[in-house]
Amino acid sequence: MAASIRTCYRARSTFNSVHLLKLKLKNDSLRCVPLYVSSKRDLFVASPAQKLNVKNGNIILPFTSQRCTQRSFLTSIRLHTTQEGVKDEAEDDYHSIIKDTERGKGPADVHEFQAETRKLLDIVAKSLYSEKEVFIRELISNSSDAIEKLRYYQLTGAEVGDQVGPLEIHIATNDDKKTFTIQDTGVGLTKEELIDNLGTIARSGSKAFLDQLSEKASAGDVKSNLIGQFGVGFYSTFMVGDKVDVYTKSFKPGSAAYKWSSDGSGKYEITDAEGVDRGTKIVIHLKGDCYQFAKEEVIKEIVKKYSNFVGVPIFLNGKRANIIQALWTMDPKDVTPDMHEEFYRFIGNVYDKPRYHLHYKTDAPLNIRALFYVPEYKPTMFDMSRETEVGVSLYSRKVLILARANHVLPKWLRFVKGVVDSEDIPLNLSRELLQDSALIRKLRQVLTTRLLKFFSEQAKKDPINYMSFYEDYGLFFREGIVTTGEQEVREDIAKLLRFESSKLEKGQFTSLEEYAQRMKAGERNIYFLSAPSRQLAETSPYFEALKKRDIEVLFLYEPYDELVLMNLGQFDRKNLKSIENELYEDKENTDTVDEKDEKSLKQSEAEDLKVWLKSVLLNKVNNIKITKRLESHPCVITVMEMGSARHFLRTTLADKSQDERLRLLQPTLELNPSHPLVVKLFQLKGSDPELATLLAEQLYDNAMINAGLIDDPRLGMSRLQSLLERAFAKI
Ligand SMILES: Nc1ncnc2c1ncn2[C@@H]1O[C@H](COP(=O)(O)OP(=O)(O)OP(=O)(O)O)[C@@H](O)[C@H]1O
Repeated sequence: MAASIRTCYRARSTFNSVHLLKLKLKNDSLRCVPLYVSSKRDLFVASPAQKLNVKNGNIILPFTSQRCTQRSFLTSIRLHTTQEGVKDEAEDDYHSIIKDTERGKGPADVHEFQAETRKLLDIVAKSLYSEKEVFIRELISNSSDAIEKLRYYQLTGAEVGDQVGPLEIHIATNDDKKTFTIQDTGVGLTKEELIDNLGTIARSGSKAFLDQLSEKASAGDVKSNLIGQFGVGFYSTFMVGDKVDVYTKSFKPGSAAYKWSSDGSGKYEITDAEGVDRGTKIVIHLKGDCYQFAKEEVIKEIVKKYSNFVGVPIFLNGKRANIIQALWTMDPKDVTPDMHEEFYRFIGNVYDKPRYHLHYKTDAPLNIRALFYVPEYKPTMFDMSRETEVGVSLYSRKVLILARANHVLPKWLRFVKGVVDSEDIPLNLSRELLQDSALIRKLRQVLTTRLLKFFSEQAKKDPINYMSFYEDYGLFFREGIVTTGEQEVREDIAKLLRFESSKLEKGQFTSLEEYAQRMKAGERNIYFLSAPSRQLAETSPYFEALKKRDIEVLFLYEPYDELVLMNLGQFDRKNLKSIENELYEDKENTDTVDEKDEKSLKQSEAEDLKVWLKSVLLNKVNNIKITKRLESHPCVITVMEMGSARHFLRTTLADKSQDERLRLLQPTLELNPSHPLVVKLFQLKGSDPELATLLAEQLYDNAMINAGLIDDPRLGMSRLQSLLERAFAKI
């Protein structure tokens, strides 16, 4: 869709250098908002059409650029629809360079294909490969290369012979003659180049194909698959054609034109030609079972599939066929938010907006042009699944190599959508090679590092926005940490994690890096505590036990966070340590009472109580100790590697009996000898052993619940009831 401009003139000037331009449109097809306006030299000089006043086929445009008053500027104004960057040709505007003027003349020069090429052609021609359409991708890619080369020569000041038309690729289908034609205005070929390039195999893909063939059994299906994997370039035309004519004229000044022709058997012929423009035209006379490639609708879909982002305009039967610009190759400052939005929707096949975009261009260590988006929407269960493919497509020189290229980013970054284009990637890289290629590994490493840096920058730039992203997508970071091998990368991902902390207000979040910066000199551990909520974390006996030491503790409210930090082990050469483990390993815990504390049991009483408790709790505890670290809590359970133990209980030990679980856990019960309940317990064990037993068991259960080692407290309900009954009976 496009709108044409009939006239364009300056409506009036206003204050503040705002100029109003009035565009009179040729048709009233302007309902296709949003629109962009551009001039030949400056792309996108005005904002989307929502702000434009469209009335009776006129648009009034506000411009702040002084240049817009110049006449040359006015005549160069163009309208674009947002998604497409389409010029202002009306839909029925026909533009084609394909004519029927080319003819061979004079005697034919017959050549034999090189032996290897013959072998290749023989296989290709007989191939049953089902996705024959790849020949279109190969031809478009060749044409696009030829045009890119010419553009390069023009830019570097080389002498270019015939200056024909714009740099374009044209495709024509002829359903009557059953032909497929592709023509470009690129560098073309000299006679020597025709012989060298179309008679022998220079192409890496074709070579690899042949190498693989000699290694593998020559079963038909193996061949077919290999064609798909490697792509056989120009020769793929013989999968669909029983005769191929190439008309070509090199860009080199004074070059003659030639016709190259072959039926794909052992020979090809070259004749002089006339009526040929600079560039190359290839006419494929289709085989009987490939007539579908003479149909416009079929080709349109294929071009869309493989070449929508080819930087060169592609026309199919006179109509523009690749409508999306290769945004990633543009200068980032020329790409407006609306263009990003449209592009994101197109590639992501979604309808929301991107919340972040990263436009990344580099030439070292690899050539990369990448455009990444993070969706605005919350990930669904489907997105979370590791079965979901990565949302990034891989291009080489704007030609699609693989949509949803799984190895270009690590699996955990599958929520990122976008495009990666690298000239260093050979066009024919197969899926299998993609997996093991050192090049792809390098690409993945560079891109991962860049994305991590980008997320870190976003966190600093706009923490509120980042937190909302983190809440939606943070789970992927945790997955990244546990599924990544290199500790350095794991720590880079960990920089993106956020937690509440004992040193910060509720609702304030901190990173591991910030925690490390606040650490006192000599301190080697970053402490954390897993608890369902802040309140439970702050009132936890473990937190209380370490409170006196005034250490900062990160609060982890999601059970998997604890596993992630345990798995990470270290951050910035500091140990990540659960405070439960710290407590378990605490050497200062001497198993003695504070003799000066009048409220406390005496050492001998405490020892007495320990013996009695052991007889009551039997193998529910492995050890009973006295602790001076608790204040408000009567007791606490410590277990070696509490976090792992909890996880173990929920998974491997889930169906084991309680006895078996406890035997494996080997819990230690630490008693607070100053706590009124513990003092009371000591007294009761003599005066009312039955009530004392109930109390002891309840205290034990409470400690286990606090430790997260008993998930369902309802199991202890009936005991709690009898305990209350007995306690109240005493009143
Ligand atoms: N449209 C074209 N214009 C100019 N030269 C072409 C064109 N098509 C093919 N050629 C020449 O023919 C050669 C062989 O093409 P083919 O598709 O078999 O392999 P290739 O494109 O070189 O392979 P690769 O993509 O792996 O580099 C090209 O390298 C190029 O020199």
